Amino acid sequence: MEMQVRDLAVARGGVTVLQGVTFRLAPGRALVLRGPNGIGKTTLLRTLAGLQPPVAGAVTVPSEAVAYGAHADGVKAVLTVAENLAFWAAAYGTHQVAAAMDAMNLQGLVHRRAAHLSAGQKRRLGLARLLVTGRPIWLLDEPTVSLDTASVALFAGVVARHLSAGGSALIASHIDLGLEAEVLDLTPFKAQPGHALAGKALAGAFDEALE
Ligand SMILES: Nc1ncnc2c1ncn2[C@@H]1O[C@H](COP(=O)(O)OP(=O)(O)OP(=O)(O)O)[C@@H](O)[C@H]1O
Repeated sequence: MEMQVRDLAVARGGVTVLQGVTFRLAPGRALVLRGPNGIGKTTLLRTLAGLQPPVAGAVTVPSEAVAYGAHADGVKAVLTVAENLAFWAAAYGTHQVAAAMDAMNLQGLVHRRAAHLSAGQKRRLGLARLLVTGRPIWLLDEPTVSLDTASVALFAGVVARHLSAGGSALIASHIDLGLEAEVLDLTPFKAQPGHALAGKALAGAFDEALE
């Protein structure tokens, strides 16, 4: 499934941070989002994941086609590794727990509660969730944070296999995963200061009218 994004504007805290974002992400391809801290990479990914509405523009794929790997891993602390994966498999209606566990090298941690995992182990569990979703388009926000060199390589292999199987990935990352990927620099899409949400602008006009 190809993701097409046209003239997208996205906002955080009532302020538009990016506008005019336009790109295509074809099956089998990876696209790396670049741009300085605070430009809006997370905000763009959250919008594409359907967690917040865009200010303007269009996205051609439904949020049911995407799996979002956020900063917060979404791991349930009181559940074990196996229980977390089983929970997600039930939520997404899939049966890929064992494969996900193997792929992210979690076999030795199956019965450990997530609360007792190290930061890197927890991150590996969070990334295993992507495989359990069975969804074709992965939106990844700094997926390698807390991972050691071996785990980065492991995850890069997981993404490469996902691409080979016809999936795609949009990745915000400051490090090179060694994947064959195009780069989308968000700097040209930075919204001009003072570009407020339409709703806010309307509210302002209403306030003025009352004065
Ligand atoms: N809850 C919030 N309320 C108001 N502003 C916010 C909120 N969260 C983030 N922002 C601001 O929105 C802008 C975009 O943030 P975002 O997290 O999308 O950037 P980023 O490119 O992912 O940054 P980084 O590379 O540091 O992770 C930043 O200027 C940030 O300070």
